Parts: sequence; C-alpha cells; structure tokens
Amino acid sequence: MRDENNIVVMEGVTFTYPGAEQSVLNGVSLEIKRGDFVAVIGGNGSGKSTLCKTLNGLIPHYYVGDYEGNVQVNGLDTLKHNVAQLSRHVGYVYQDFENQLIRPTVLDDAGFAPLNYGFEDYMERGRRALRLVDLQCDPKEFIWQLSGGQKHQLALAGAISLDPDILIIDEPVAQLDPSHAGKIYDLLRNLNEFHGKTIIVIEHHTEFIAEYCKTVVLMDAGRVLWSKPVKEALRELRQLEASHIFPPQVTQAAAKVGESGNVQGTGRTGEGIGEYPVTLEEAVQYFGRFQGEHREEREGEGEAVDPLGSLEIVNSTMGLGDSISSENSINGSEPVIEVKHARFSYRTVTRERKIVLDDVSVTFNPGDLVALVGNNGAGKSSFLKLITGVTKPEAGHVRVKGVDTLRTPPEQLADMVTYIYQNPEEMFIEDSIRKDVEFFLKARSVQGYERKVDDILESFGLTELQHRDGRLLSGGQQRRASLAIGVAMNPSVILLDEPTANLDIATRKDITRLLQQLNRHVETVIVATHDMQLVAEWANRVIVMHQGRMIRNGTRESVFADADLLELAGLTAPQILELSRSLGMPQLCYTVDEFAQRWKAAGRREALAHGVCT
Ligand SMILES: Nc1ncnc2c1ncn2[C@@H]1O[C@H](COP(=O)(O)OP(=O)(O)OP(=O)(O)O)[C@@H](O)[C@H]1O
Ligand SMILES: Nc1ncnc2c1ncn2[C@@H]1O[C@H](COP(=O)(O)OP(=O)(O)OP(=O)(O)O)[C@@H](O)[C@H]1O
Repeated sequence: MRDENNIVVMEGVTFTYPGAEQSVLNGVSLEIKRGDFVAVIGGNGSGKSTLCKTLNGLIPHYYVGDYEGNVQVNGLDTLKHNVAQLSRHVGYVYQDFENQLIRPTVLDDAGFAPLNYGFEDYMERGRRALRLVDLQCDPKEFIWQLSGGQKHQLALAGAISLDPDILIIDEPVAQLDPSHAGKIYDLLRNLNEFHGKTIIVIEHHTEFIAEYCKTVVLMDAGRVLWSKPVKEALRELRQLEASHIFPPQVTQAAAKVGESGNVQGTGRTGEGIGEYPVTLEEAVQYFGRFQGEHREEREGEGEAVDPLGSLEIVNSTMGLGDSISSENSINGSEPVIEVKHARFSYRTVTRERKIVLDDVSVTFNPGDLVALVGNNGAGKSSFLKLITGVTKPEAGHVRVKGVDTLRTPPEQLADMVTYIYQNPEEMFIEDSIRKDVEFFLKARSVQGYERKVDDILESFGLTELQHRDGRLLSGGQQRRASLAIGVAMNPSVILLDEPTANLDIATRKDITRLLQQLNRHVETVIVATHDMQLVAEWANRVIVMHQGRMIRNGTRESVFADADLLELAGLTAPQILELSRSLGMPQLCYTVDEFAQRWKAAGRREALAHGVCT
C-alpha cells in the first residue's frame, strides 16, 4: 500500500544513457519522506545527478536511454507524466545552471516559468523569488551581466517561482562565496521548515550537510548504498574513513554531530550553543572578541611580524578600499604580468557605466600561485578576463610578458595565457577529450605531441575517459578534463575560475595536487575561488577583492590574520578551521569546539603567535 508520507518512491530503477555501454543507475530503490531535507552524496560520476533527473522526468522523457523501474513523485508516475507536468511539483537547479537562464533580463527570467503556466501575477511571483534568494541587482539587468554566483541565485529563483513541493539543487553552493552560501542554505531550511518543502541537495560540502540536512543518501557506482538520518550517516562515514574508504575530510563533519540533534552548538535543535561558534556570525563574533585586545598588544610590541616568515611584506595598515600597488618581485625577475591603474566598466541596461575594476595595480611574478578571493560580484572574473585581453582596460595598462594587451589581439595573447572557464563545458570543442587535448597541442606546435597527449591524459586521470565527449561527462570529470586541455594549450600563465566547484572531496584533493603540479608547466597560476581549503593548501599568495578593488595582497598567513578581512570574505567557521590548519596550529582540529578548546588550553598568546585571528 502506498505510504502518503513518502513524496518520492523509486523502485528498481536502472538507466543507461543513449549509446552508452554501461548502465549509470543499477536497480535503485529509494524512499524520501515528505518534508525531508536530503543530501545525496557520493564520488564524482557515482550517479547522483542521474538519479535526480529521474525525479523531474528528464529521465526517461528527455534522455531516452534504456530505462526500467518505477518512480512516483508526489503521487505521480513519472512515466505517465511529462516533464512540464512534473515541473509543477519538482523545481530543479542543475549543475550547469547557466543553461537554465533563457530570458534576457533578470526579472524576465525569474518570472518565466509562472508566465508559461499562465499565472497572471507572474511578475510578482518572479519578484518574490528574487527577494527570497536575495539577488541584489537591478531586475532589469541583462543576465549576461551577472557574475557566476549571481547567475546561480537567479537559477534558484526560477526554480522556486512555481512554488513546487520538491526542490532539487545540484550543488547549491559550488559557485557561491561563503556568506551567500550560508544564506542559500538558510533559505532552503526556511523553505523546508516553514513552507513544508522537501529539499534534495547534491552536496560535497559536509559542513552544510551536518548543519542543515536531515537525511543522507550515499551513492556509489549507480547504487544507493544506504539512506540514513544525518547523525547516523555521518558516524557511518567516519567508520568508512577508518577503513580508508573515504578521505578524512568527508567525515570531519561527523565529529560535529551531537547526541541529540543536528550539529552540536548550533542551538537550533535544542542543544545549548555553549561558548563556541559554529555559524559564520557566531565565529565572527567569537573571534572578534579577541581582536581589539590583540591589536593593543600588537601596537605595544611595535612592528607587526609575520609569524611564519612570509615572502613579502604586506602593508598591514592599508585601509580597506585602498588599491594595491605591489612591486613584489620575489627574486628580481621580470614580472610575468603587470597591471597598472587599470579600470574597467560595463554598460548597464540603463546605459550607465558600472565600474567593476577600479584603479587596480598589481604585479605577478614567476612562481606566483595566486588565489583571488572575494564575494560574488567582487570583480574576480572581470579581472581574469582583463589579463586574457578579451576585455581591455579603459584606463591604465595590462602587460603580459611585456606585451601590452591593449595593442595585442586576444588570439595572440592566447599563446601566453590560458583561461579555464567557470563552466568547464566551454572548454570542449571536439567529440572526445583526447581529440581536444590533441587539438591544442597541435595548434601550439608542441613537439612529440602524440606522446604528450598520453602523458597529459594520464596525469589528469583521464585515460579511461579519453574517448568520451567532454560535454557528456559528469561535472567532476569535466573539471579534470578542462585542466588537461588548459595544460595542452602550453601557456605561461593559467587563469582558473572556480576549479574545485562541483568536485567530491577526493577529486578536490586531487585537483589541488594537480594545481601544485601546474606550476612546473607554467610560470604563474591565478585562481579565482571561494574554496578556502584550496587557498590554504595551494596558494602562496592571496589577493582579496571587494567592489572592484584589490583591498589586500599578501601571503595566506598575513591576509587571513586580519579579522576585518575574515568578515568581509564572510568565512564560515569550518573554513576558519581549515585556515588554522594551514597556519600551523599544532594539531589538526576537527570541530570548532575542539579548535576553541585547544586554543584556550594552548593559551591565547600561543594562538596569536600562530597568526590566528589577530
Ligand atoms: N548525457 C550523458 N550521456 C552519457 N553519459 C553520461 C551523461 N551524463 C552523465 N553521464 C555519465 O554517467 C555517470 C554518472 O554521471 P552523473 O552526472 O549522474 O554523476 P554524479 O554523481 O552526479 O557526478 P558529479 O559529482 O561529478 O557531478 C558518469 O560516468 C557520467 O560520465
Ligand atoms: N558582461 C557584463 N556586463 C555587465 N556587467 C557585468 C558583466 N559581467 C560581469 N558584470 C558585473 O560585474 C561585477 C563583477 O562580476 P565578476 O563576474 O567579475 O565577479 P566575480 O567576483 O567573479 O563574482 P563570482 O564569484 O560570483 O563569479 C558584477 O556586479 C557583475 O554583475
């Protein structure tokens, strides 16, 4: 008999994509309770997105591969109801969400689905959805004028606009800065708790799973291994870690789970918040308490000393909003990139100029591994595009290896600079990734390219996938392929936009390792990212952008030892922990509580000596 409490019932679902040899779902059975908040987890390529596409009817109506089994969603048999009918019940934000934005302007897009369904108040529905996702921009703005993170928020607004009972989001925070990420999850919790929506997220970030989700579904090789309440699931993952099935980070969140609620210390499940922070706000407040005191101490001590002996002296008195003029040649060599007083603006829909890069001066040297961080819309991607020469400075200049980008066509600059897009799909030209890699090696006249193709494919773990079309790979596989193609372009500078978005933790680690290797092939690597773990493990230099300006430029340690910046960058407590690790805290901390306890035990002076939260 049908259980009315279950909003999703899958029975024996098996699916093979058209033309593929192997099935991607292998007899999946799963029940999801109405009102649940579910995280679907598993390695890249394990079938998470495919499973979710069976819930809104894309499978089997759009992807007409080999399909068996039965799926009931909100009481509807997905075989008997088409995608349009099901979309009233299931809102979906895809991993490649940019393809979901189809109307020219923001409000137009947010109200598009209600308009299609004939709702007279479609504009108001669109506006309400935009307010809910807190997309702060002119509703008349063209969608191509939005930053990557803003586009993601807009796609979410579109999915909410029809007020569906189920909301599926394939990686809600992959493109978002920490403060927006927290807000999106708060919004999802609100929709879940106060509007009764069933939320399904595909998620690799365990800190969000631990804090927000109620149930975890683990997938592996097209099978659902189990579905468990979050507390039990994270404990189980911890045991799997002990047996080396999962890398340690996957299960760090397990340590946060208390005996009787979601996350210890959130205060949201009846557990006392205690003294220690878990949320961003709590963390900023908590760490902020020590800030004033330490400043006085530092002033008393005279000159600020970089505790870990940084490579460059950072002007720590530079006020927020000042631009950087850094002549930080590490070893006296010629800068690879020199940007002087560069300014860039876009024309808005109302024909005004919107300044997105404002008097930016900075140099990059051989060996620089630079993380460009800052909130959504801060200007990171715009800055990277300026270096590629695709956009030209309106004032000032940009020189790459001495070549002025203003006077040089982008195709000539492309010999020196490779830009790896936020959306990896844009890197694929041919019908297999082997051909893509070959194409660029040939185009760059690389000697012995045939051998090199194999080397590159192997070093990026793509040998088995080499004959697959990049466009048809899973999100994580596409990321790896885009890095391989970038290396095949044989540049001096590689620019990457969010290289770790959509990656499972094992692959993320792998990409961090591969990024470390990149330095052997190219002179300078610049990565625009919200992934503080990547910053902590990879960068030797961090630049913080805010409202089109570079407000700080220095080593990881010196940049993140500034509480104002922590707040500006909107870091979450787990990220602060990651940073503490990179800053050389004596032992690895798994929880905020642990960190705070150790901090207390070690004595504040010792903690400060490690440059944490000064
Ligand atoms: N349109 C397609 N045609 C053929 N194969 C596909 C298609 N989409 C996905 N696949 C393959 O199906 C498998 C599962 O992909 P899916 O996107 O469901 O995985 P995932 O767990 O969501 O991965 P990720 O975390 O990387 O997004 C992968 O091997 C992928 O290459
Ligand atoms: N083609 C465009 N036309 C007009 N405005 C644009 C265009 N592209 C970006 N912008 C605006 O420029 C600002 C900076 O965007 P940019 O993409 O550089 O930010 P970002 O720091 O990379 O953000 P994210 O982290 O969300 O990717 C944003 O306000 C964005 O709306």
